[in-house]
Amino acid sequence: MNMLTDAAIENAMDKTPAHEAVKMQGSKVRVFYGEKQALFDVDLDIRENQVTALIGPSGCGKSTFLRCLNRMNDTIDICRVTGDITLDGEDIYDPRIDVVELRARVGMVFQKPNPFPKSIYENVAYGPRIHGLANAKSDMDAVVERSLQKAGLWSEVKDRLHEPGTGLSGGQQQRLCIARAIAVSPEVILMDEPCSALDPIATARVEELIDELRENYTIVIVTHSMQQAARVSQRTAMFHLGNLVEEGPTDKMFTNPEDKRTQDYITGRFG
Ligand SMILES: Nc1ncnc2c1ncn2[C@@H]1O[C@H](COP(=O)(O)OP(=O)(O)OP(=O)(O)O)[C@@H](O)[C@H]1O
Repeated sequence: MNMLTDAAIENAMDKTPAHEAVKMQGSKVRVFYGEKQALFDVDLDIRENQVTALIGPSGCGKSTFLRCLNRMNDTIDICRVTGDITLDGEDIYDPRIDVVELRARVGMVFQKPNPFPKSIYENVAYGPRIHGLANAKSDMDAVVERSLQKAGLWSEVKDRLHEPGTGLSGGQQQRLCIARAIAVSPEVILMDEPCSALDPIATARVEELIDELRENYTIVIVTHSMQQAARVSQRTAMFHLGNLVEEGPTDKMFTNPEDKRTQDYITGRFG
């Protein structure tokens, strides 16, 4: 069921880039929900302008780790994070960090498309407005157009910008959410199973988009689909029971993993 096609592996192998600057770094990251520990001393580098896929069986801590990267876990009362996480070398858990600003730099796209109950235009304009990034109407129009262009949605919505975002198809809504994330010029985009609610055609469109976006952004994606990890990512990190089992170039992880748990997972023996 999780077997990879040769084409998917070849595709991953073609895309391993030479440049390896570290954008975000997690060291000894532990996460607790009340008494229960969900992550154990995770050390993981997120490389700039690459797509890093987080994989592993359900409940292994992928989403928990993803949420650490923009402090979304702060919104969960019982959640406690220890260890260090940096963005461009700066500690994102430093009390002096403005979390709203951090989340503009490290944006997030969720599993289920969640446009605001507003127009397509307003969905994209909301972030730049609250961050004061575009004040004049013409500037805002330009930001909205550019963001929708980058999300590959402009041609489909340019004549209906003032219609509700919730009236779009699921795949279009997810690209609208990506446009909304892009509109505040993030450096990193976190995606938590962004295609799980989409049909295969909409999934393919979002996967193509992810590949285009990595030119300008660093992307971390949680996925249950091994094929998707192989198609879109350059690096893959395998989690199991709250531990990072191994991390490496996606082609190596799928053809020659070091850990038996990775081997078992990618060949569909568990998970
Ligand atoms: N808000 C929460 N409160 C309490 N426990 C939580 C919470 N969120 C996650 N957990 C627990 O932390 C562990 C890791 O969960 P997490 O959602 O990060 O795993 P995951 O690998 O993303 O799973 P899935 O693939 O099913 O989404 C699980 O045992 C889960 O039950």
